[in-house]
Amino acid sequence: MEKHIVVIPGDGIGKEITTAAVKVLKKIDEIYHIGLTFEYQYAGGTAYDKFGTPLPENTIEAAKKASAVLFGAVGGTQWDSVEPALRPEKAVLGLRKALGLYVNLRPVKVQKELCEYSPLKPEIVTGSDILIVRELIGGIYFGDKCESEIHNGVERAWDLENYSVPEVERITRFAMEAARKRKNKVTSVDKSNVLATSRLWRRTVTKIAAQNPDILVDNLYVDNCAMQLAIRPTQFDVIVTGNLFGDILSDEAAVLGGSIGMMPSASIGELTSLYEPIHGSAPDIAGKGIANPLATILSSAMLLRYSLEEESAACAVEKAVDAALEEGWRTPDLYKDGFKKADTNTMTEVVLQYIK
Ligand SMILES: NC(=O)c1ccc[n+]([C@@H]2O[C@H](COP(=O)([O-])OP(=O)(O)OC[C@H]3O[C@@H](n4cnc5c(N)ncnc54)[C@H](O)[C@@H]3O)[C@@H](O)[C@H]2O)c1
Ligand SMILES: CC(C)[C@H](C(=O)O)[C@@H](O)C(=O)O
Ligand SMILES: [Mg+2]
Repeated sequence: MEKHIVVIPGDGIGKEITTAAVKVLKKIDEIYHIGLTFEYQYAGGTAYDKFGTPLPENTIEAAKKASAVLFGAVGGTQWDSVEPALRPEKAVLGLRKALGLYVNLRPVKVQKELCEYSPLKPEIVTGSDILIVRELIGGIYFGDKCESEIHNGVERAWDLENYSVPEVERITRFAMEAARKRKNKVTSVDKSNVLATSRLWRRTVTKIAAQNPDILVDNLYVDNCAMQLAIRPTQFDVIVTGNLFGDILSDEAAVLGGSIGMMPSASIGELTSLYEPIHGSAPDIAGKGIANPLATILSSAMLLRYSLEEESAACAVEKAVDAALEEGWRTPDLYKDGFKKADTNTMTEVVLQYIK
């Protein structure tokens, strides 16, 4: 049966990194005969320049029909002055909402070869293996907002956060199931000492925890969690949190392994799912051919695992990435003396060679 992948390169390094991941998927298809087909769609600033909108209807329709979506990244300084509703980032948010991608899985596993690149000492970071389960279509990202109004004679702006019990219940249940396949521990992260939404979050998590007595559940305030990630990352198994906290904590956790260019993600929905690196369009290195493609290649492994249920193929991609690192290949974000320097293309070719 045909498995149709909609590829959305986006902006900046998006084209370079999705090209790399598609090469990997094509090689996998030659070996595993999955029957992959590919279709390209526009989103982000590139779509805005071409069609006047960052998220064309065609892109949404194609994504809805796809077996899975592979997404690069969007955004760039050239679109900073575009009106907020048409900013490139609206494409990511719009797609997440349109596809109902309520769970964002951001695994942080520090490869042993990369421990020495971590900003943390090897003895602190070694053994870190965290799954961040981020709620993706609620919270302050999607609440009412006001870009500008005059209040008591001064200009102000506001964003409202709201979470409903069913929204928290479904993400918490997902986190429990994920923990059951790992080390049976869930840390829920909130700011319930200050925020009403966080108090509802914590009450709801506590209720779901009582229904899952085999899972050890604890709670942390987000400020403490940010600190704990830096001082004892190995204490975490699954972290479940809201949209904004998950965004921030996942960038922090990503550098445990030395570079944000290594961290994949899966955004899971009921219709289809979307796979993208957690980093952005990296305008500072776009077009230079030096972006680390591994986060996107590892996102394609998650696509094989979660959307296509091709576990062996997913493992083959992950093993090939490990092998490339073990052999000493490094893109500039991770390069040090004594290693083999690879640009985006070279790193991709090396990974392709190791796919079995
Ligand atoms: N999902 C997305 O599309 C997404 C995610 C995050 C940020 N953004 C957007 O991307 C643009 C740039 O944002 P930013 O600079 O804050 O974050 P960024 O993640 O794009 O870049 C942060 C730093 O990490 C480096 N980096 C990122 N990915 C890399 C890779 N694969 N290889 C090597 N180095 C890499 C960049 O060069 C930069 O120095 C903004 O417009 C932002 O809104 C988009
Ligand atoms: C680009 C932006 C809308 C997005 C987010 O904030 O969710 C990004 O930072 C991410 O982490 O995927
Ligand atoms: Mg982010």
